Amino acid sequence: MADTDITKTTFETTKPEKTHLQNHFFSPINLQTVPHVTDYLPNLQSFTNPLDHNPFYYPSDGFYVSTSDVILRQIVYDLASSFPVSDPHFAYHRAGPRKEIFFDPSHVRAAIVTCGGLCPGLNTVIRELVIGLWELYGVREISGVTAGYWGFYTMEPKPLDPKLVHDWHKRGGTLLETSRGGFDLQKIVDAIEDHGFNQVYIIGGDGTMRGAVKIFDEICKRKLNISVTGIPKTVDNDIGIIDRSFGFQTAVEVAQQAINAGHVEAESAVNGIGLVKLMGRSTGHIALHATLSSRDVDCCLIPENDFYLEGKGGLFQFLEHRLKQNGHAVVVVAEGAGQDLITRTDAQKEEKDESGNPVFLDVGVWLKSELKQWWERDHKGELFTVKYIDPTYMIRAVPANATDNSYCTLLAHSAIHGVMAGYTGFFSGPINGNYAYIPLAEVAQAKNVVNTKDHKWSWVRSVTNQPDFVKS
Ligand SMILES: Nc1ncnc2c1ncn2[C@@H]1O[C@H](COP(=O)(O)OP(=O)(O)O)[C@@H](O)[C@H]1O
Ligand SMILES: O=P(O)(O)OC[C@H]1O[C@](O)(COP(=O)(O)O)[C@@H](O)[C@@H]1O
Ligand SMILES: [Mg+2]
Repeated sequence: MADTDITKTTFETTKPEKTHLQNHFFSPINLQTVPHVTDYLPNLQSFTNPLDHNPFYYPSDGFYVSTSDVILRQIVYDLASSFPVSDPHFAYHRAGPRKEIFFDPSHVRAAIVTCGGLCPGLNTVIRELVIGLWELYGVREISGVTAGYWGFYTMEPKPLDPKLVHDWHKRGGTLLETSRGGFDLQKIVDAIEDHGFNQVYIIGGDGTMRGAVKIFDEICKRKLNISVTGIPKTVDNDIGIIDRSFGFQTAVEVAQQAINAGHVEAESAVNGIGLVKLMGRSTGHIALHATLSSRDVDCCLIPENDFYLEGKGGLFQFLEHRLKQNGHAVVVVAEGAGQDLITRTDAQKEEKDESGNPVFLDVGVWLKSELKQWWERDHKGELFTVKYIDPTYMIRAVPANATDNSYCTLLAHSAIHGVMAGYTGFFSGPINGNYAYIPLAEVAQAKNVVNTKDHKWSWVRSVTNQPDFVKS
């Protein structure tokens, strides 16, 4: 029996008396239900979890997670407020092993695929999926799909086993290869059927998850006994709901080296500017966190906060002041920042990559040229240097650091436990530090952008003292 009785959308917590301040806590909880293969195949047989007999994971009390075990999304409340706070009471099923599973391990044929751009930790997730399926559940048929969605219908899958993947966590990139574009729904689902895959682990970012929702919908439509799960990958940290995506911290760490180099170059010149461009197509999380960790940055430019160059409160005025004060300055710019300021043709404005993502002009090259023109115009004859550092791919093409490596393991194990329990169309990720199962459809819509009204952005501004770029 699937444990669907508890997964109804709302349930009331009971408490006889409510004080004014307690009102929020005893109103309905919106439990975000996770689809289950028995939703459309009600007669599926269930099995006892083989972890019952695992010598290393002997299930103690509380080892198995039940469906009433949930994680709240909103954990910060104003007890003095009588108004509902935004996003109140959303709850998600906690990730972890279930007592009852819906796949016989000896009949599992698992497929793993990586899609979109690189991210530190991709190989760790693949490795831990293979080893977790093999060691925890005794699955023996595990395949790697080559080069993203396109590979489903063009390439023969590669058999994977623990011996093959044992040192993959030490390597950057994805040994399965990846790609953008190539999403052909019917061909992908046909290929999944033809290969006999009944568990599909899709590692990717926001674009990949939108594709995964369509694959899941098509599998439901065809009533196939196949579970589909998504594992969040994006170096930009632009996926919503979860605390952060794997590889992000590693990327921020590597970005420090570029900022240090920019700082050294700037300090060693008269009126020196170190300009560092960091990844972040439509979100500035990497630039923001790299700025906060470095403390050598004088100005951080992100897509969420428009800026301007000339006049009062503009970048040039600010840098002029900093150069006078310190003799040098460091500017960090996210690749998606300032795109509206760069002159480009209509054709350039429309340009998209194979996945439909906008293609940007190089904000670093543009800014370097603007800075030089400004200095030449306003300070002719005075020494001035801009050293532009573009570590773009260097920050994502590295192996994961220790924190990201263990995060990848927990993500992989969460995904495996959920899939073995028969959940499908879901995504695993940490919410407030606890791993949860989130419906794929919900996560595919949720975007994580930098909130320039919150404390973190104020912190950046207090560290750098940069202008707010609001024209008065
Ligand atoms: N709306 C969509 N529907 C179906 N597939 C999509 C969609 N958006 C992107 N994809 C596919 O997902 C894969 C990865 O998307 P991409 O945007 O490149 O990277 P990411 O998943 O890291 O954001 C590509 O193969 C792309 O074709
Ligand atoms: O690999 P490409 O196509 O050059 O992509 C570069 C883009 O990939 C990213 O690193 C990550 O993007 P995704 O997470 O969407 O794959 C962006 O920061 C950057 O704009
Ligand atoms: Mg993306």
